[in-house]
Amino acid sequence: MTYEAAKERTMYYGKGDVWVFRSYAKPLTGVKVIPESSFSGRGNVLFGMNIKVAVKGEQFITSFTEGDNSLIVATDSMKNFILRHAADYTGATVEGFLEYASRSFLETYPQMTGVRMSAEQVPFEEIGVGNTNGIAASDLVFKYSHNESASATFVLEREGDSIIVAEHQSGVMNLRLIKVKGSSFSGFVRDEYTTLPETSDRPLFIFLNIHWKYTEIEDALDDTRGNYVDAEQIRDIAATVFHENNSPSIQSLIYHIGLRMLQNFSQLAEVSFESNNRTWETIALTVAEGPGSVFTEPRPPYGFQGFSMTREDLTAAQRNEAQQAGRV
Ligand SMILES: O=c1[nH]c(=O)c2[nH]c(=O)[nH]c2[nH]1
Repeated sequence: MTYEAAKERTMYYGKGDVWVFRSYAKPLTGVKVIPESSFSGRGNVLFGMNIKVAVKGEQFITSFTEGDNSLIVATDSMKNFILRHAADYTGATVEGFLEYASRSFLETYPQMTGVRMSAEQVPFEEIGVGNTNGIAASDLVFKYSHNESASATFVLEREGDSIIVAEHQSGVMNLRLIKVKGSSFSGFVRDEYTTLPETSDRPLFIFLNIHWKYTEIEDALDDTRGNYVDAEQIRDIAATVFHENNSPSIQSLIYHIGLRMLQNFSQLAEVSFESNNRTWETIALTVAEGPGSVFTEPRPPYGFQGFSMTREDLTAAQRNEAQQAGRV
């Protein structure tokens, strides 16, 4: 077998669903407060993550071909490695933890040449509790949330004697937003395959995964640099743009959410979207009294969109806007 063929082979192993619950992690403080969001930081009294790790290395070949486990770090040990490092982690961000734990794997085990680690943060929300002064957020009891969550992926690789970040991405996953009115969809191709009526007002329900990449990776790791972008802020930008825009399509909506992200956060190099159309089916347009309608869940199949944007898209949009305003 040639070296090239070996290099291209798929070969990795690892552990998924490594649940990490760390109490009293460093509070997250270094975020810029933006007009679209009330988010200004997080106490991190509970810092939860569901982590997946995969390691690679040419030397693992004999574990597959010869049953030779002499270089195998058991995936059970990987789980313990991640959990013990959660105790040593001094940072406040998921990204920082992934970078720290991945780097530690490569520093500890020379047979590993690359580590891919991703996490979905487990969102713990504040909950109000009553006392003689009224209702205030508890600093002891939190609500395990099943709504959207922050996510991140880091790939670290050995390059000569050093360890580099080969890929990184932050995100918010499974955001579900419904806008009851003020969305249209019309003007699309009409031919012998078209049965969908045009609509000037639809109850637009979307599922969104949004990802972003920083120009300087350090900004993702260390909130004390003041440039950390939190998933809650991105969620709130998405909701604000959805609220403000009378969107002609999901395609247009996600483009405008992307522009707003790039506008607010000059530290971001790239943003991307995966959206899913779950527009409710209208059952009754009118109700006995008042302006209501009745809807139900849509039936499959579901449409989707994918879109990525860089800072150049923002520059182009700003140039267009200026031209239209007659300023150029
Ligand atoms: O926002 C939308 N984009 C589409 O491409 C599409 N196609 C469709 O049937 N409904 C919608 N909605």
